[in-house]
Amino acid sequence: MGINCLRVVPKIPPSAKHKIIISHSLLFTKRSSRAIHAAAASSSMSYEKELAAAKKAASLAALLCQKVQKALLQSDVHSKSDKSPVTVADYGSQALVSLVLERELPSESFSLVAEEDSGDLRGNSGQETLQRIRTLVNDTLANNEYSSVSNLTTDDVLRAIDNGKSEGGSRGQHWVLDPIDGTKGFLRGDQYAIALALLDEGKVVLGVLACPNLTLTSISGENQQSSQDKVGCLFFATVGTGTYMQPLDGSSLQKVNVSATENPEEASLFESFEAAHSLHDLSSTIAKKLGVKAPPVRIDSQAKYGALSRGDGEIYLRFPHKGYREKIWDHAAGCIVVTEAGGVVADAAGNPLDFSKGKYLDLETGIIVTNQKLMPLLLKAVKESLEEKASSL
Ligand SMILES: Nc1ncnc2c1ncn2[C@@H]1O[C@H](COP(=O)(O)O)[C@@H](OP(=O)(O)O)[C@H]1O
Ligand SMILES: [Mg+2]
Ligand SMILES: [Mg+2]
Ligand SMILES: [Mg+2]
Repeated sequence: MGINCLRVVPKIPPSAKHKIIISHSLLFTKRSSRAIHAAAASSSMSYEKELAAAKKAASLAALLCQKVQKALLQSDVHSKSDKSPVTVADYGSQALVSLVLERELPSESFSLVAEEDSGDLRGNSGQETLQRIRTLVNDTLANNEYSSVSNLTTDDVLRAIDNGKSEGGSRGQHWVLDPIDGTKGFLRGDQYAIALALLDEGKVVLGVLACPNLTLTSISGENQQSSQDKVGCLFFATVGTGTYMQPLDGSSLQKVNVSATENPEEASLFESFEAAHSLHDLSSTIAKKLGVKAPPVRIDSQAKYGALSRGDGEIYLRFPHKGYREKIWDHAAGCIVVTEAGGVVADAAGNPLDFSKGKYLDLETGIIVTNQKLMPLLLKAVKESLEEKASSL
């Protein structure tokens, strides 16, 4: 499939970017959350207060990220030892989520498994960046209901970031955070997500995905994206209660479901924008076997899971290059958002993902996501494609 026939979710036009306003009311409104809270209360373990805290934390982090993305300067980009870009927003988002969760759930024993750590900020070369993160975090807190805790020192910020050092595992509760998933998309002005999940005894029981640049309307093929489209989606799910989406400004709430499409020819397929993150050729082979007609939609971050949960597309394929180990924070929130919306998330052998083994997902070859009807066909196409690939080596 030629590169020119790919559909790529467009950059957010400047006019739309400036319309990204999250009202104060989002973070603290009770109005629109009543329905989900009522639904959640009927399940055996409701996670009601954890969900409210997670939504506040992710929404506040989204505000911080939007501020940075608007003013993105080259000097905001740093290189971690693994050479992936990390920005003041990644650190700021992680510090904010950590602080809000601790404050909102004070009596709980607190464990957070998060992507970033403060190592690079502690030396002399990190001091300027650290000050910028501190200012960002304090400003974001001061402009919201946390003005009483908006005088954080750099040590407070470092401590909040390093709260994320937990290893997770199969016992007790652990929060799992990707403070900015899709950092490369974030730097390009494209899609990214703040992805927060809760593990309880090794299972994902709650997930929140804030997708500040995702349009509220579908990104599916029939819909022409325009600069007038409102952006900023918050997806959330708790186990047994379904998946909901609301605008990041909190103005409405809607239950979402994955697509009911049974015919693979009508399916739309999502994959990473970055070819380094997933084997596009392999996806293309699988799509051909299935008879998928539409070109793949390349989009950064767990926004793919969010878009799939509301039926914008039917299939998400992720086949990392050899040797790459998937981390739990790249999939935990997205996984429950899709499964509670009626979808299936599996490895290439059809096994469910196991989040109980610490920071890494031990899995077979890749991650595949679709609805229940299409999964058997998809698994068959994946198996055949992988066998062909192996025999051609
Ligand atoms: N070589 C690689 N193969 C697969 N995934 C990779 C990768 N290098 C980085 N990633 C992960 O891919 C994530 C982004 O996924 P996507 O391609 O769907 O946008 C990154 O999350 P971060 O941006 O949080 O670091 C990172 O964890
Ligand atoms: Mg990263
Ligand atoms: Mg990530
Ligand atoms: Mg990240």
